[in-house]
Amino acid sequence: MNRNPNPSSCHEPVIDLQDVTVQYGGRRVLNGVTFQVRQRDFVGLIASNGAGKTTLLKTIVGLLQPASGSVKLFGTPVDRFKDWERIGYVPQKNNLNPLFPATVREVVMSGLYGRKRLFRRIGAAERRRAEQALEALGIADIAERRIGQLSGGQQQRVFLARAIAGNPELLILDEPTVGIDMETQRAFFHMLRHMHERHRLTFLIVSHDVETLQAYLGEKPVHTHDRLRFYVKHSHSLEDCGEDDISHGLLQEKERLTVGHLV
Ligand SMILES: Nc1ncnc2c1ncn2[C@@H]1O[C@H](COP(=O)(O)OP(=O)(O)OP(=O)(O)O)[C@@H](O)[C@H]1O
Repeated sequence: MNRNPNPSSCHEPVIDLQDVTVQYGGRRVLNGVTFQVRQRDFVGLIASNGAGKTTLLKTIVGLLQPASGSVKLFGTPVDRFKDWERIGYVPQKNNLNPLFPATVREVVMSGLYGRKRLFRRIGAAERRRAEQALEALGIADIAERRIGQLSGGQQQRVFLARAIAGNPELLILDEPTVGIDMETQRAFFHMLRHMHERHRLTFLIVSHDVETLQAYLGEKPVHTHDRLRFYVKHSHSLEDCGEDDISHGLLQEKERLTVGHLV
């Protein structure tokens, strides 16, 4: 799917994949993928096991190098891209050493430090966002516990909160709700929808939760490539680029995001 970017619009390409081929050793896993994610798209990527979803995400964030083709982030080739604070990436599994000493709050707060911001003081608004992220993911009450001692599902919530606290423009999530209970999954997806509809966030999500994704993104994929199916919803019509609804708190509807207790 190639769409014509209009530079003055709010629909510029955020991820631009052109003819991307990726292989492990000599084994080709992705074969000439061409796809664009534009600003304010919510893209759900669905495919069967082993189809290359995780491989695609890793290639997009520069962890894997394609054998051929080009990957651009916000218009810059990924190997030259430096604005990583614009992107939140939550990988499929965070294999955490149980002895990892940081607390939940510290991990979530670490999402506030982009590379460029490392030596800057964190402001009140940023702290508030981190606290909101803790609450939205239902982990405020375990904020002082060591993350290494939590269950897999609890840890996953912490990494999601961390990504959100960083206030990224693009969130890339690889099966974000695996291991998380149904109630929290629903609340989490509700939050993503809110962030998509009311803020400027762009999403690329890999999920096996076909039902939830299709309920929001529609029954039909807008693009297929081999076994990969891309479902897309755009939050604004082209005429609405002037509209900007980011003045209110990131997670203002958190009362609707109430999730069960964890401890
Ligand atoms: N590091 C690796 N070395 C070699 N082969 C790999 C590596 N990682 C993945 N693969 C292979 O590449 C293919 C695609 O794997 P990938 O993890 O991208 O699929 P996926 O669509 O994310 O699958 P799942 O739904 O099971 O998470 C699989 O056949 C897998 O065995």
